[in-house]
Amino acid sequence: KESGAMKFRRQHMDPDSNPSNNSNYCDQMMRRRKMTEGRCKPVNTFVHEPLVDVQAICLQGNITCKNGHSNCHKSSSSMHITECRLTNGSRYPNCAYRTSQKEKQIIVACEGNPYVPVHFDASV
Ligand SMILES: Nc1ncnc2c1ncn2[C@@H]1O[C@H](C(=O)NS(=O)(=O)C[C@H]2[C@@H](O)[C@H](n3ccc(=O)[nH]c3=O)O[C@@H]2CO)[C@@H](O)[C@H]1O
Repeated sequence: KESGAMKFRRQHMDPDSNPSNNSNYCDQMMRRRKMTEGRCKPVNTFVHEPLVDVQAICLQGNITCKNGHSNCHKSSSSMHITECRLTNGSRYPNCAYRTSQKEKQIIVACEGNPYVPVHFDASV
């Protein structure tokens, strides 16, 4: 069974690539990381930073998550991310995404022992 930490890494970590606005990046990655099975996941962010730097976000102060829980944490600095957003014309199983490169602070929820990211809440 996939743990929350493993799911976070599968869905949101891509430290080794800098998509340099490769317009196919999201189409390829959303499929490769299995977020287009059964339905097209509407929004997904990939983080292009070392895993240890994203794990370190959990050491930041607690803030409130979108779901009201207080186990969220915001990165102290901006991070290189790629936002994938489903296009209006997209029809399952052909999930078509817009690829947007950004540098923003990210907010993640952390859980467990070790206390690591299990959910991507937002970028700000
Ligand atoms: N506090 C918590 N503590 C612990 N766990 C918590 C907590 N909260 C949720 N989970 C769990 O996480 C799981 C999960 O998949 N939540 S999810 O909201 O659908 C994820 C969003 C995110 O993947 C994506 N998105 C969104 C915006 C953006 O900029 N970038 C971007 O990528 O869209 C998704 C939908 O918004 C679920 O099992 C839920 O129980």
